[in-house]
Amino acid sequence: MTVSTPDFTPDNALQDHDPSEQAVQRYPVICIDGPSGAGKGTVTWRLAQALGYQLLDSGALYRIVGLKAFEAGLLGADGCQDIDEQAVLALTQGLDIVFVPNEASGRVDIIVNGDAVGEQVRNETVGGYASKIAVFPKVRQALLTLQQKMASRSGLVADGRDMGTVVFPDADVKVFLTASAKARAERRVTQLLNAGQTADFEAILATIKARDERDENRATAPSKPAKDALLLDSSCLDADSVYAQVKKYCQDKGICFNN
Ligand SMILES: Nc1ncnc2c1ncn2[C@@H]1O[C@H](COP(=O)(O)OP(=O)(O)OP(=O)(O)O)[C@@H](O)[C@H]1O
Ligand SMILES: Nc1ccn([C@@H]2O[C@H](COP(=O)(O)O)[C@@H](O)[C@H]2O)c(=O)n1
Repeated sequence: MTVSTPDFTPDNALQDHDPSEQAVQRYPVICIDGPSGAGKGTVTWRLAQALGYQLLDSGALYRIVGLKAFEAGLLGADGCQDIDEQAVLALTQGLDIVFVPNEASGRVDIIVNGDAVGEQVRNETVGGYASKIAVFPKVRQALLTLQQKMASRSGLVADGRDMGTVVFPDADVKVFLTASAKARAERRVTQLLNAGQTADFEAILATIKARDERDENRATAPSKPAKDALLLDSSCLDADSVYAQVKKYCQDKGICFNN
């Protein structure tokens, strides 16, 4: 499996950096972990843009594997059959993933084995597939090295569940962004209605809670704050306030912003 992402770095010199020099040249890493809908993607995008860092949307990796496993029939027609870990691993190893920052959506567009993956990958159903395959240690291991390599080209802002605990334990900044399940479900409803789709609050709330339960209680790399993470509850904060608080925390940790 390979993954690549163009970064926001204005100076291409950093992109030509040889990963074998990593021991002498270390770039800053900022981890934004937390549950679905907490606002991680929103703050991660703004930080990466402001700092000219690369962006790692690790949830997208798990979503792609979940979607491809479903399409290959590995999850059953309703996404609920017993899953063959080895088959998901083999599928994962065959993926070539490119992330392309999309200014309009404020997220990365995803190209898998040369084909653009549509917005479908972002829906709650695929989020559910992702959390089912995310329990497998071999799949997580296959994604681990790949994610770590992304910190070898420039500064990195990484969004996920285990960025601060497992993938980048020595990160310069770790934030665990939460919000109540109700606030997160309300955000999803707003997001869907704004996109001209229908939304059932109770159904969305139930799906969010089921995903939280699976992500927080799996044996390997469960979703939890790193011991040295800033805990930030965004239930009553708008996106600008979250960004301002995270930016200030990054500055306190020695990260320099030019704007
Ligand atoms: N602080 C906030 N207050 C209200 N809405 C927010 C806030 N932060 C983000 N949002 C909105 O909530 C929705 C979910 O945000 P976002 O995609 O950033 O969350 P996420 O944690 O990355 O979710 P996921 O893990 O499922 O990708 C988006 O529509 C976003 O615009
Ligand atoms: N570091 C990560 C990131 C994600 N997952 C799993 O993928 C699901 C989808 O993630 P989103 O951030 O895109 O919502 C998530 O529910 C996790 O099961 C993970 O395990 N580790």
